[in-house]
This record gives sequence, C-alpha cells and structure tokens, in this order.
Amino acid sequence: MNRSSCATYATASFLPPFDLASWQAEGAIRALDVALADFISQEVNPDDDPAQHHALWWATLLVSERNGHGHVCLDLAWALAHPEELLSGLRDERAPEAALLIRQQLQQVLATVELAQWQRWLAASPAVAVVDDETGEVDGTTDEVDDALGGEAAGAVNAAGGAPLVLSGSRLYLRRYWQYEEIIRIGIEQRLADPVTLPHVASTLLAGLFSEPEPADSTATIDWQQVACALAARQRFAVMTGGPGTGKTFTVLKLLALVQGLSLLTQGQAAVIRLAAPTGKAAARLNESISQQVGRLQLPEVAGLERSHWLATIPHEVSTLHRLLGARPDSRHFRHHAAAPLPVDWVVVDEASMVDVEMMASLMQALPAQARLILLGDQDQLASVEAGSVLGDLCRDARDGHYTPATCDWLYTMTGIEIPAAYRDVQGRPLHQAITMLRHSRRFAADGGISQLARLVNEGRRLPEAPPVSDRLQAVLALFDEKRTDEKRTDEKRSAQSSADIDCLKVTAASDRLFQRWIVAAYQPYLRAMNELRPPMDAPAQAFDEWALALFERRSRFQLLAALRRGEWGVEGLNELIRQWLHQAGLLSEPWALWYPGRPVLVTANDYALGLMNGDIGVCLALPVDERDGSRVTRLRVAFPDGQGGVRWVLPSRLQATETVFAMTVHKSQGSEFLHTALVLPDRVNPVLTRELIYTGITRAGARFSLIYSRDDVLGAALNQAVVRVSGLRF
Ligand SMILES: Nc1ncnc2c1ncn2[C@@H]1O[C@H](COP(=O)(O)OP(=O)(O)OP(=O)(O)O)[C@@H](O)[C@H]1O
Repeated sequence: MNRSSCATYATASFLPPFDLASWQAEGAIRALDVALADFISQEVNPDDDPAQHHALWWATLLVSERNGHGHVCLDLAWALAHPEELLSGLRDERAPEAALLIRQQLQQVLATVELAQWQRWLAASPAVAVVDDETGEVDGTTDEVDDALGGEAAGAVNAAGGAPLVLSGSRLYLRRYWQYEEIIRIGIEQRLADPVTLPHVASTLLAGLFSEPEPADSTATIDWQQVACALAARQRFAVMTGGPGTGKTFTVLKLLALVQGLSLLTQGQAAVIRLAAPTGKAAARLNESISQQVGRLQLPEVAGLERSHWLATIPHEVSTLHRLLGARPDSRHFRHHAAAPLPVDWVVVDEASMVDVEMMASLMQALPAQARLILLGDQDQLASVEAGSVLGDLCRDARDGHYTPATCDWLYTMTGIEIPAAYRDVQGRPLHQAITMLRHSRRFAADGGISQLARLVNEGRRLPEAPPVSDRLQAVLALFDEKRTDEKRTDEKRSAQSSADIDCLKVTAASDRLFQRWIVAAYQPYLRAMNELRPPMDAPAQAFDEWALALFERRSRFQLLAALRRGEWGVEGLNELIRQWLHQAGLLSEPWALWYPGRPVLVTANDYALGLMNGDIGVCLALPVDERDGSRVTRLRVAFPDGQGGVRWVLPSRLQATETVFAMTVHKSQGSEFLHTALVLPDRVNPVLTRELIYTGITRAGARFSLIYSRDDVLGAALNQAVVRVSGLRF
C-alpha cells in the first residue's frame, strides 16, 4: 500500500491522506518518514485489508516523525488525545495557514480511529511484534533469556524477531529504539539487583573523606555529597544529579578515592576506572575540573594505605564516550560490545543528560556484567539532541529521595547520617536507592540572581493550558526588577552576588539599535584586545601564543546564546548581523571574507586527526609566517587551546566542520560555561522554547546572566512549556 493508492481508499477509518508534498514542504514530516511508512506497509504487510494498511502506514509515519523530534516512541493514546502536538517540525510562523490546514488534516485522520481498534490492527500485522507492557516479554511467550548482556537483553531483543515495529501497550517503537530501551532497562535492573557488600573499613574511609561535611541545605541538615558517595559505593549502578556547582565532580572524586582505597586494601591492587563524557568539550572540562580538584583532595590517614600511591590511583583522564567504546569511521557499531566488552571495573559518565538512548545502550552492552556504572548530570537540563532523555527518565523522582527504611538504616550505620522523613518512602523502588540529588550550589550564592532565576524557571510544571502571560512570567520579570532596584540601592545591606548578576533587555527587533549597542559593547573587550595586545611582526612565536591565550580568556568572558538555528533570531541570522555591527563599529575588518581576523569558530564534529573535539572554540587570527625567501608575511590561522595551557595553530582550510560563534545555540553550549552569558529569545512562540532550554542557558553563566527578549507572551510560553520526551523507561 503506498500513499497514492492510500488516497483511492475511503474506508471507515484513517480516511485518505492529503497532499503529502506540502506536508514535507512545510516541515511537518520528512521524506524519510514517508519512505519508511511506504516501505513497511508495502513490503512487510502482505494483508490486503485497506483499513489495516492505513493504520500501519499512519502509525509508521508518526513514529518516525516522533523519533525525529527526540521521542523514543509514539504513544498512540497520547497521539489520539493530542493530535495538535504532533508534527512538531511544522513552520507555523512561516506559513500559518498552510500549517493550520495540515494540522486539521491530521486531526481529521486521527478522529476516525479508536485506540483499541488501532492497536488491534497493528497487533495483527506481521510488521509489528507485540510485547508485554509490564514484563517486556514478546507475544506473551516466556523469558528467552540466555547468556551474555548479553543475556536477558539479547534474549528479549531477539525475541522481537525481525518485525520492524514493536508495540508495547500503547507505545509503538521502531524496533531498534525498543531494543535500546530494553538493553538499558535490563542492564540497570541486573545491576540494581546485585548490590555490593562493603567491608567495614568503608565506613572509616567515608568518615575520613568527608570530615568536612557539606553545608546543610535550607530544608535539612544532610550531607548529600556523603550520601551520594555511600549509595554509589554499594550499587553497581548509581546516579548523582544536581544543578551547576553542586559538587558532582567533587563528590565523584571522593567516590573514586573510596573505591581505590577499598580496592587497594582488599584486593591489593587498584580498580580499573574509566571516566567519559558525551562530547569532547564536556570531556575536556571534566578533565580540567578533576585535575584541579585532585590536587586539593585531602586523603585521610588510613592504616595500610600509602597516601601518595593511593592518590596516584585516582584517574583524571577523561575521554569521549565514542573514544571509550572504540568508534569506527562510518559505522554506528563500536569495537567494544557484549562479545568484546571493555576491560574495566568502573565507568563514570559526566554530563549524562546529553547521552541519547542509542549511546547509553551501546555503553551498557559494552560493560562487563560485573562492571559498575555511575552517571553524573543535571536532570533539569535539555535532553540529548538525538532520541531519548535517559537521565531525566531515571531521575524523575530524585527530588523526593524515596529511600526505604532499609536504605536509611544502612546509611545511618555507614555514615551516621539520618535521612529525614520527607525523603523516606517505604515503597521506594530499587532505582530510588541508587540516585542522589545534590542540592547545595557551591558556585552561586543561594540568594544570588542566577540561583533564584534558575530555581524559578525550574519550578514550573507543565500547565494543561498555558496562559500567554502566566504567573511565572510575572515572577521572573519581578525578579529582574528587584535585582535592578538592588543595584541602585548601594547603601542597604545586600550580598555582592544578589545585586547585578542577572539583567534583562527588552528589544523591539533583532535589528534594534539598543541590541546593537549592547552586543558591540559586549564583544568590544575581546576585539579591542586582539588589536591592542597584538605583538609586533618580529616578535617570537611565544609572544603570539600568549596573545592567543589572552584572547581565549577575553572571548570566553561573554557568549551570546540563541534558542534557534535559523531565522533572524537564530544563530545564523544573528552571527551575520553581529559581524556587520562589529565591522561598522570598526572592530572587525574584511567583513565579507569567510575567514577574517577575530572570527570565533566552533568545531561541530570531532576531528581526531587534528585533535579537535566537537564543541571546541578557536579564534581566527593574522599570524606572521616566514616565507621561503626569508620575508615575513601575515597569514590567517585559527588558534585553539591545546588542553595543556598552550596554543595549537591550524590552517583554516584544514577545518572541515566549523561555524561562526558570536552566537551559539543553547544546545551546543551544553557542557560549557561562560563568565557572562546572554540568552536571546525569538519574537514568536516556538516548540523548542522550553523551560529546560532557558534553564540550560541560565546555568551556562559563571557570574552574570542577561536575558534578551522582545515579547512577554513568548517568554511566558517558554516558561510554561516543558520538554516532554515520550519513552518507556520505567523502573
Ligand atoms: N563539600 C565541598 N567542600 C568544599 N568545596 C566544594 C565542596 N563541594 C564542591 N566544592 C567546590 O565547589 C566547586 C563546584 O564543584 P563541582 O565542580 O564538583 O560541581 P559540579 O556539580 O561538578 O559542577 P558542574 O557540573 O556545573 O561543573 C568546585 O570548586 C569544588 O571544589
């Protein structure tokens, strides 16, 4: 059944489709979605019942559309109840009438079918494997568990046979996504079912490592860092979640010290621990943070442990997950997998919110059954660009703890910490016992604007019908107002941070003069430094390295973030505009060349040959080069930090994947921090504008955050909109 023949049928259900070319042209669906729906309904479904064909065709089209927007599966019940929330790629603002028509057409199609009937049609198709929603068993058959992670996952996954789609309750998956979820679920459940019995000395080590307790949070006197460390030490799978600066790295370092101390004492040798992060940038940042913090780590005096040897066993090299698993060029398969597992005892993954469901499944498969996995991340940040929101799914209940009496007793025995009633739950599930939320930020004062703003944005719950100007919007605007007033009140008592660390700028358009002046002022220190600090032509190479290092520092003091990629408010439009403004201000020359001195560039794909990672930022500079005839001329080179405090100069022509980065998308900024971060919102409501996006933007700021926006209703809508990623990861 293809879509042209689809149109010839007028069955009682799934009435004919429409001009799908316009659906594609308006971004509602991709060519890939249609091709997949055609292929599966034609090739795998020989039945000639037209209604069933239509049911399968539309289901496949929509599950593929959902995957394209980060959802792991399509929830049929949700789709029937909220058809207006499907087709997220529709460019409503560009062609509102066309978009409205397409939405109405989809609603017309879905209005003709009932959930139970849709499920029955799908279940009857050979293209669909039905699995038990609760147990994951296929078609009610018993467990086909066998060997390697192997084991259960491989059994269940293979049991879904060759069917390209999997139906689990009302969730429909493309088979590989269902497999990823199963692999993750089973990998975690197996680990949770097998906690470790810690030797008695663990308690002594913990007490020594946490002799200076974390300051109490406002609600209870709990050293959550020690709780996190203790829980992670006894589980084969654990998560430490928390906002920026809450001490995830600090705590994991103590966990590593504990693990190595125990391993040296009980096994006589160190455990094999690998640290990883999803992007090169995040890996480099963790590397730097761990290296700094290892130097300050106070190891206690423990009989049988020689402190310098103990310290030397704590790893600080961080690799990307791709590198850890052994990425192969042009393949989604890795060198390490269930049959060739990683030679490790522990793996720690930072910035886990950025890890998608496919990568998490690959990691889980590559771990030996006994190996332990620790995830660190901020559950409130944007989820991965690719499908899935694994960390968010795992940490759904983290705020309230849900520790069982058994866990609380164990924690008390081990650490002397009493978990207050608010975080206890007699019905807490095994996963809850492996998750700790760190709640006290060391980076921002609790009464500082950045902390308060991040909290306010986060508190939002998804409202069923978000009013255009909500209470939350008023609260956010009031906070900016209060801070502005604070700034003027120099005489009254106020903490240094609570004054001017947040501000907002309301503009009329992207080309607004006010915005222009603001942006030019923000980039001026960096570009002035480029001209004023430039060494003379005959200066030694080291002087130019120092110049570049000074410019990296100046450039990282300010970063403009945008929610969108395209359009005048997207990074593409903004980068062009900013370049023109900086040229008009006399800060940039050669405004029309692709490469020009002062151009900041973002690397957008790992380049192992050049040693550059996705997320690295460099600056293009005019560097003196000696010609063969002995003369000195200037040539453009792009300077990147080399990770060891030095500079690497690269020919622009060697850079394959880079973009200008006066403005950067919030998505790309994940895993980075800038002293002053400004977030600019577009002038139209857009589905990508969510409170996770705003929260991620705010928390990139090291010392100051500015919000630039033009319409209250757009800001209000963003504050009321949450990222909801459909998945089946439940524990
Ligand atoms: N209990 C503590 N005692 C002293 N210093 C601490 C403590 N916890 C954290 N810090 C310090 O606070 C700073 C922030 O901690 P850390 O980098 O571990 O946070 P994080 O949650 O990993 O932050 P992010 O992920 O946002 O980078 C670090 O300088 C760290 O050394």
